[in-house]
Amino acid sequence: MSSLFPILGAAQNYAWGKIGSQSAVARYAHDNDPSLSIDESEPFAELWMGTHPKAPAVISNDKSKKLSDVISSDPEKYLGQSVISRFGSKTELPFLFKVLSINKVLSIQAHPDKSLGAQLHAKDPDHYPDSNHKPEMAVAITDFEAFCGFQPLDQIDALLQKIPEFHQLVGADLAQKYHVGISKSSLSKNDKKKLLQAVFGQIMKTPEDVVAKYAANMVARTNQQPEVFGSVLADLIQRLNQQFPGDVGLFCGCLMLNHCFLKSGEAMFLQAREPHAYISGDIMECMAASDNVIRAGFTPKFKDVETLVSSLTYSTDPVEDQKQKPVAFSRGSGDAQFALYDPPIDEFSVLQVKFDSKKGNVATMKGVDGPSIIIVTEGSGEIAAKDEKAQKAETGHIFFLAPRTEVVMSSKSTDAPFTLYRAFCEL
Ligand SMILES: NNC(=O)[C@@H](O)[C@H](O)[C@H](O)COP(=O)(O)O
Ligand SMILES: [Zn+2]
Repeated sequence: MSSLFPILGAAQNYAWGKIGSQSAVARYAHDNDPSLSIDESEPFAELWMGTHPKAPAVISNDKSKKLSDVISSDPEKYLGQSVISRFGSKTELPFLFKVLSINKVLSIQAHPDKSLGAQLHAKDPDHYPDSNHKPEMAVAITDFEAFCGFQPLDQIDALLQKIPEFHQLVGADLAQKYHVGISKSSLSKNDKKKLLQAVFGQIMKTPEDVVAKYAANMVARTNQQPEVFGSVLADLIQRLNQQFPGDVGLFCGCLMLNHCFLKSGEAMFLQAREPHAYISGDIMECMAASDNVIRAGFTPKFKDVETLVSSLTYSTDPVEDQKQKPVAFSRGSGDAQFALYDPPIDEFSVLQVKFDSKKGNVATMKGVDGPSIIIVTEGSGEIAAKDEKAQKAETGHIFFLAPRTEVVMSSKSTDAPFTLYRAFCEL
């Protein structure tokens, strides 16, 4: 088997995905495997590209063979010794690479760190299929909207003081305790986090029918007194109430989490145990190899409120601190721009390669000492492992690249810039 070969990803039809060919996931999956028909009434939410057993990638010209089968045939060649020693597997990639195409808000969720992942998997393997952690990074393909992390304590307090339904749901005593406590210099950072946890927990543990009553009143207020919320928040509450009427996410998401917007090419990194929910747009997403999701709102899926409330870090970092700024990729050269998103974990980094068709059409990437998955998200061209035959590389095409393989890319695009994303693990 060559060091660079085409693979097929696997689509997930979660309810929040964009519908039919409006979804980048459906378009990429079909472009990569024309035998796949797109049901125009179906949501296409995620395209998985990795070895995770829930939806393993297979070899394009032999769908009976999984990527993990090829890797296990020669782990040294396909993973490299450093990755095998660090992660202990001779068949699995340490990361899972995805395309998400988001029509409706995802669940208010967080992911476990390693110790909690192992505990949850041991206790409830049906809902927590992996014993691994799941830190993740989103890179915006289109403009992207999300909740990420808790708002600063005083911003939550301001909303608590001026939105009656929020104040009533939390309760006057706790709202007052929170209001006084967060501005007390004598109170430790940790004690202030406990106040935030008490407010969040109070909301999350209120019976759904009681939440729905307060939510209906709050939505009515966004129409009657939008100035109480400001236009952006009033619109957000109305929009998400359309998707999940009366849901607790209207309080714990809209009023407590940072509402952030990423332009195409911007990225954000979410450590384990940080609350988030993606709202709209198309993204590349990369994560440690795990499907462990602790959910609590905006979802028909299994919710684990107790675990979510007890496991969050309750840090309140501004969105800017969670953005993953791209840096130069010194091993890229030629007529493309290279943007490296390199989060502070070992499992993965993500590289965006974008040709500037005015400049020319050839670029090279020197090898990295670990495995890679590459997907073409725009335009068309060719790709070749150095000294090997060039392969067609069109929108939706996905490739596995073995460690230490130099790659030459050439753009054939005249209009949309030939664009590729590469996830890789290098220690
Ligand atoms: N933040 N994004 C992720 O964690 C994705 O990788 C997950 O697969 C989705 O969150 C799953 O979302 P639902 O559980 O269907 O609401
Ligand atoms: Zn997530």
